[in-house]
Amino acid sequence: MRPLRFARMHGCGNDFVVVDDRDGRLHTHRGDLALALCDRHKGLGGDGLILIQPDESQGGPAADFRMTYVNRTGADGEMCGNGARCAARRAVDLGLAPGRGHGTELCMATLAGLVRAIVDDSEVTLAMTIPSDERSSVPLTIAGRKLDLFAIDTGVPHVVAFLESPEALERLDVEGVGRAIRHHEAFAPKGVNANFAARRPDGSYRMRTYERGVELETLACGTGSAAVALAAHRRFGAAAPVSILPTGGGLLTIGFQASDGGFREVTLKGPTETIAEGEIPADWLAARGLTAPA
Ligand SMILES: N[C@@H](CCC[C@H](N)C(=O)O)C(=O)O
Repeated sequence: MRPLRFARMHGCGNDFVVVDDRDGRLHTHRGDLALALCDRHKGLGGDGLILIQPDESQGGPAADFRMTYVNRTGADGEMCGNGARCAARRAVDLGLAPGRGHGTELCMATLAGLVRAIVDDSEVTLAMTIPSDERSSVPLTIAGRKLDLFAIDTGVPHVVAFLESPEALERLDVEGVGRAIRHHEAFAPKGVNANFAARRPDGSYRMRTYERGVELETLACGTGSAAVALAAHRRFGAAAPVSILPTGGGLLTIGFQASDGGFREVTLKGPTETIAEGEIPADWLAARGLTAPA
């Protein structure tokens, strides 16, 4: 396998290894690659691996590229909001949207559907897939705590639990409660991402997420932020745009149109940062059994 060209990127602390795979040769290795590259001690570290690949879907509207997202444990994710924002910026940096530069639109294919992105100098805005599988109330008891969850799929499946205050949210054992929800039989077999949120006095929401596939609390979650905003609309009448403060800093802004039948025109806006770019040597890959036709 020849050296891999990568970028380390993050969106509000949700961090990724983004690999240029425009010939698609890494697809069959994506699980093992994610495990090796996302290792925080022996790899580059990250919540997930993003492969920028050719879009080979037949028919339908064309995408500029395909974003393949793999969680750090090697599990595929249908969509990743912060990852898609990083992928869009990386695609522009790699010249995949020639002549369009910053401030213009591009389109990526994901397992959840087509996602459009506008890449500005400091922020990337996504037009998300149409949310599905909304359930206004899923009552669960976890470790003696009664929870009334709002469930929705914003590209990947999410539930949202609201806490009474930001202070209560800071005290919450997100990994313990989140892991129990993620594996609860109510969400089998796919599992679910578990978000916890609290309204702040200025009307914004502080949130924390336990991510399926990462199997840990992450510093931010884009599709989870969208789920929190939509839940806040249904539960408390929050009007778009809704401001979300993730643990990793920065601000995620969610736009949407709501009706009784569902939500549409959901947008996710926020910052991305490129930490480093480089090449992963072929011998590092070979030592992990990652060999493929060059
Ligand atoms: N961090 C992501 C969500 C990534 C996918 C998720 N872990 C899953 O597999 O369900 C985001 O920013 O949306």
